[in-house]
Amino acid sequence: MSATNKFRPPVSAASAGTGGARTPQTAAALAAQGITKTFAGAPALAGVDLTVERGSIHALLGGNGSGKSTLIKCLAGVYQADAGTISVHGESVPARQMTPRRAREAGLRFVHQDLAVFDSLTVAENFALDSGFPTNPVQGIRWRELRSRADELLDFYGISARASDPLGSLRPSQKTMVAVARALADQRDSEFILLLDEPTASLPEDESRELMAALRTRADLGQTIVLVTHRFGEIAEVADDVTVFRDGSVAGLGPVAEMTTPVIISMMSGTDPSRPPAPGTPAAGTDTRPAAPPSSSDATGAPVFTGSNLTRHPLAGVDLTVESGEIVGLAGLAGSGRSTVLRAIFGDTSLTSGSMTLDGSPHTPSSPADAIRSGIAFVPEDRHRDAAFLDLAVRENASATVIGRYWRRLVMNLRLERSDTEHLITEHSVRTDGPEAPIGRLSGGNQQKVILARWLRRNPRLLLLDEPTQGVDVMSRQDIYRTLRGLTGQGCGILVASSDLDELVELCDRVLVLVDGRITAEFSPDQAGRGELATAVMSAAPARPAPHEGSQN
Ligand SMILES: Nc1ncnc2c1ncn2[C@@H]1O[C@H](COP(=O)(O)OP(=O)(O)OP(=O)(O)O)[C@@H](O)[C@H]1O
Repeated sequence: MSATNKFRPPVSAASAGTGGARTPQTAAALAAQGITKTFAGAPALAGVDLTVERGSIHALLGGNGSGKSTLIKCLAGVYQADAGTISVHGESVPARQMTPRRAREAGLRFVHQDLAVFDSLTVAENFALDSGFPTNPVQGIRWRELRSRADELLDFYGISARASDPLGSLRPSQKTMVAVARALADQRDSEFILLLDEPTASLPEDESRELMAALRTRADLGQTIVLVTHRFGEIAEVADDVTVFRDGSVAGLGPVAEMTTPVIISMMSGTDPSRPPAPGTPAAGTDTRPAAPPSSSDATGAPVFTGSNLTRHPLAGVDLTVESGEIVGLAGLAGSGRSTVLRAIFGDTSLTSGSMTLDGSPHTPSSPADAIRSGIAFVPEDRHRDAAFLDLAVRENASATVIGRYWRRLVMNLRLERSDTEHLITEHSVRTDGPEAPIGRLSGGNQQKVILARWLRRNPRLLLLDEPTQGVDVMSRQDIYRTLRGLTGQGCGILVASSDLDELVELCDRVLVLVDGRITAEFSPDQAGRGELATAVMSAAPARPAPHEGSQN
């Protein structure tokens, strides 16, 4: 424990800021040159250059496995690059000598997807975990000082919470901002560079917006920010510049105004990276997605699943039906009960009342294994906690749901399992060294594809999906949507919960809106678009709960 608490807001961030105006005459805040990184002979980065201007938000985009996170980790000193130079405010370090300590001393600050914050601790304690608790030899920890400094920091970063609030009582975007404030706590004059790796991957739309607005405010006050994202809408909203990665190299870069969605996609996919934007091409974030796959509504038929009066906190009596060949969406804010519906159907949580049927027979699963035997598959939201065996090979992860297929008279047919996995890797465009690579070494989006593919192999009767494409790049999403359509063509019913409203509109035959555990509206994307759906989800939102009063001693 340190005798002094270091965290405090920058003293003159506002005066150091550009107020939104760029200062091109100043040197780049961050310049990485010729960064190369190879894993077991496979290049992850092949001579990447990145230049980030002071006080700007610089977005890094690219397909799954294109090298974005590897670059962030090389900058952080988590990985040592094989070659290249990293310069921060003009001070250069050979990239192979970068360590977490040197990165920190240089002023690089990172907020990873796993925020490393603790719900059970107060906001002030979360701050102090990084900067140390203020102490004196007689009284021990000086709680009053800790809280007042934390309150100062919260105020400075515009986070509407108090130092004594348990972190768990904050909304997701506020938690991310606490992680941001903690990372920047000891900076002065906005000289640090903040790097965020997919901060919104698991945030619902309203929360993402709030976080992006907060980051834009920081950048307008002079904060330099690097942002990894798959969400094109965010880029148009907040970024100044964009660098696009493909296969470990920079495929293109430019100011956000020039980086339209078609241009970015062509750079990501390598179809025509040098193509200039056509006149009138919409800016990034505009909906220019490829045409949706044909609706499966013609193929819908008898109910696969019915749920009546499903009740279990927060569900307060949900009725729903999924027909054969139908994709039904569940939209709602965090806490509305979307995931609970899926978990109850999967036997992962029990109902306090209500009834369910599967293909006309009562469905009363006592466990997930029970539900799987009945023909139900579930892709959960938290891949690391609930789905992926990170130390096991892609092959083992991919066959976990169909392992019985490979055992014959106590002998495992490894060759067949391997060749099936190779086929699956190709079919789902998984970027990996092969079936034997540990899944934990794949990029986040590629892990998600393997988890999804694993369940699709069972040809389920009812497929439950919770945030199925989080972290998946825009091109692979289209492949996944096509695969799901293929499944419905075989009579499978699909229930998908997603905070991505574009996804629901594009993919679903019907979308149900959940508010406070009740279905308050039903949409057919044929008749109502994203705007109407967003209005139903947002306007029905209850007033935001104030963070709880904490009970800090
Ligand atoms: N520790 C590691 N060992 C072996 N290979 C790795 C390791 N970390 C990353 N890779 C490989 O490096 C490549 C780039 O991965 P990276 O995580 O940087 O991609 P990304 O652009 O961040 O992808 P995503 O959008 O899916 O998060 C991938 O092929 C990945 O499998």
